[in-house]
Amino acid sequence: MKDAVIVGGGLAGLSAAWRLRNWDVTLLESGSRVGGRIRSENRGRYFLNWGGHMFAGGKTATNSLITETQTRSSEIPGSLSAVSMNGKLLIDGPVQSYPFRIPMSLKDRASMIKAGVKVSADVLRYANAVRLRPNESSEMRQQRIYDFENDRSFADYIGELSEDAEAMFRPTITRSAADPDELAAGAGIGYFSLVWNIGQGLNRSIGGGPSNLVESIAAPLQENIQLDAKVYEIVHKKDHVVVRYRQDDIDHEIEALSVVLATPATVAHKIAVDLQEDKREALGQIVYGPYVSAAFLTNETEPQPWDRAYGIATPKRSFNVVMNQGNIVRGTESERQPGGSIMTFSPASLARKLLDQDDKDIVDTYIGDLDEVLPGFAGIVEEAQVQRWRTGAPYCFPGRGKLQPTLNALSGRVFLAGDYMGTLYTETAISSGFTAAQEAANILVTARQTRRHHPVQHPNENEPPQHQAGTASAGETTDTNSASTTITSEAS
Ligand SMILES: Cc1cc2nc3c(=O)[nH]c(=O)nc-3n(C[C@H](O)[C@H](O)[C@H](O)COP(=O)(O)OP(=O)(O)OC[C@H]3O[C@@H](n4cnc5c(N)ncnc54)[C@H](O)[C@@H]3O)c2cc1C
Repeated sequence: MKDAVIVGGGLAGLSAAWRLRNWDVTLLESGSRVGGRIRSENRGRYFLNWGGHMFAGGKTATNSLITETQTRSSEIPGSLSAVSMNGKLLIDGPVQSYPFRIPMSLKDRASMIKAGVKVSADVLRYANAVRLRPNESSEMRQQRIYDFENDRSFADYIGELSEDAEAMFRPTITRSAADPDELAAGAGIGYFSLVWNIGQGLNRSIGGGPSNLVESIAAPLQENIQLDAKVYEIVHKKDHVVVRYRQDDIDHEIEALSVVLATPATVAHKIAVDLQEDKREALGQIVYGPYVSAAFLTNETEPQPWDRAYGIATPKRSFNVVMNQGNIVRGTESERQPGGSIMTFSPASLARKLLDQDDKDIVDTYIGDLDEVLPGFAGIVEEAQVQRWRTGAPYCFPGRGKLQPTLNALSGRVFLAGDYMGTLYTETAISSGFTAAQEAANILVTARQTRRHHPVQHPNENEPPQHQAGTASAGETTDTNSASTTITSEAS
């Protein structure tokens, strides 16, 4: 009998495995690598990147994980709010000045300013509503974030926009993986809050590429990780859980005292067959939008006009943002070295147009657009690779807030983790992994204490222990969401 089985080897599952590393755990990952939607690869002094790349700093679970695993990280260098539109590349200056500096008609400018004023006022309201209040748990705050303007779509909220105004707003909204008519108004406003208050949200990068974080977590857990192990059923028994999976065309079964279920919600809904019914139903209602991304290794020998930018919004293109991954490497150099690395990112309807095309067609389309955004780009491409993410990110749709209490409620021995549990992507994945690990550890400590106090079989020993989030045992903190949560190291 294992202490815990962790299903899914993305950031959420790995974070749980990390915090449970002193127990007898096995992590089952269906893919041939860990990391899930984190994926980067080294190319000499650069790295190519296809997945998550901006991480939370400050007092966050991400920062705790980075520190505990001794992963190199730094603030992202360069402008995060550059834009290329109607033939103009703007790298610096306040975003509020963009409508005046991008060539467009008076009608478009007026529409953009009117909408900008409306959103600015609501960004302030949002910032006020979501501020952490004294003595409140992170769950309560998360609920308020979901509930903010959660009864209509962003398209309904913003109303009719001129063509250029709509094009300018789109890259910020669709980062969510949803189009403006799919995303809740409050979530859209939250994105503007994130983009306009640069520095408060996801503003850190991982040295050598995001996969370095994943590898730092996985390296000491190597013996506990099984790849190509696809879980198809998780069933509660009286005093344990059975996890069934398929590996090398053979069916396997593991029994465990607890399970951290860290797959996307769409998978969790299918495999956790006897999860409490309302919880399973809530999982089934989580919606993901797609992303297509591509990574380009370049071989320029001279400085480029985009060197100072990290993120360039690109309205009216086949991607909605260009990420200058080379900039992270460049942040540490005193003299411009040859080469570079660029990532393109197409979410929501942009991704839906590309998902079923051949890689070559996607690369050709991207390079055509990149050459217009970053003049001369087509001549410096050395390598290009595409990645499709059909479940790119879970987004906050109108009504999403109502699911949250059900998802958070504890039941049985299976604990959910994943970015769909909140609104901060990698930070949510990591913090939900930590929380699930704490909940699993509560069960394990209780089971151990029961065994110590009742060495002879007790008639009720097979009953699942009663537990609650935050029920701490000796050596554990009580705040299961705290970034600094510690779990008693009771190795078997
Ligand atoms: C292109 C792109 C850009 C992004 N940019 C950012 C960013 O800049 N900042 C940010 O914070 N976030 C970003 N994100 C989102 C971020 O990557 C995710 O929120 C985060 O990595 C999700 O982690 P997770 O562990 O919840 O899920 P996942 O990474 O999806 O992990 C789930 C794992 O479960 C495995 N699995 C699935 N089914 C089974 C099964 N049946 N049995 C066993 N294993 C299974 C999967 O293979 C996967 O490894 C981006 C995502 C993408 C795709």
